[in-house]
Amino acid sequence: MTVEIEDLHVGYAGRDVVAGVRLMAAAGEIAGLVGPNGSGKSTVLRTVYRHLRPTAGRVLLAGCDLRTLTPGQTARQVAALPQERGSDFELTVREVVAMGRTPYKRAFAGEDRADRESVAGALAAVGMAGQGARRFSALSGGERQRVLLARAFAQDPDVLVLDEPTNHLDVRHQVELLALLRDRRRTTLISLHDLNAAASLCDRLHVLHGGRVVASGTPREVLTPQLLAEVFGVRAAVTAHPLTGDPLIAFDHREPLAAGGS
Ligand SMILES: Nc1ncnc2c1ncn2[C@@H]1O[C@H](COP(=O)(O)OP(=O)(O)OP(=O)(O)O)[C@@H](O)[C@H]1O
Repeated sequence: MTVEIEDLHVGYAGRDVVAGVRLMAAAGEIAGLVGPNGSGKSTVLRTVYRHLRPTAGRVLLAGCDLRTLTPGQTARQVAALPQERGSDFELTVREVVAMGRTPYKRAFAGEDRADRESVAGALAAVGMAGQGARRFSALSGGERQRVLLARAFAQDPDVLVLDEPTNHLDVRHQVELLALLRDRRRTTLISLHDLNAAASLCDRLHVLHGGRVVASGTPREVLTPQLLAEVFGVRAAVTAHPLTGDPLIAFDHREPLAAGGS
């Protein structure tokens, strides 16, 4: 399912922080949103999972304006791993993941076999099989992140919207998560701070800066030393990863560039 974002304006308390964003994810494409803190990545993603309403512009799913879909229709098509966390704390891990099945249930209907298989499969996929009885509140940050990802998978969406899903994950679990997203390929919009992870995972990157898209293209096209200097204000060399051939950014961690410098 394609996702098209057309001339999006959206913000908070009457002030647009995203102005004129236009981007597209083709069916099955993994589209990465990268950019400095406050550049508008979460705000764009919140609009796609309908946490925020655009002040202008549109989000189209398979050509259909999101605003014409009911909440139930949206939930069967779009699953999100948001930055804001709900109040799921008294629930068990299994109950949290089972919430992903809600869009497929009639009111008060119990779980059927397909639901149970879907929940078990999603827990296994994130390495949390056998942990379903644990209380969500008793998990570490990384374990919670994986359970919430399992909930998104249990929702069996056409479109995945993931806001910084590698937050809190150790490097092994980061690698597993990226592999999982490649294996279970859906149309995916994902924000990532780790530009090397983004370069390895994403088919296309969209760079946000000040609420606008300032570059779009393949990771190789987009992640140039010049862009990293102009947008992120850091000095970096871009080489090829010796194991994978993906673009590999080596940052100069000793000092930032002077503001606006390159
Ligand atoms: N709930 C909110 N209320 C008011 N302003 C907000 C809210 N959330 C974000 N903003 C503002 O909107 C702008 C864009 O924020 P957003 O969270 O979309 O950026 P981001 O690129 O996801 O940042 P980060 O990398 O820090 O997560 C920022 O100036 C931020 O302060």
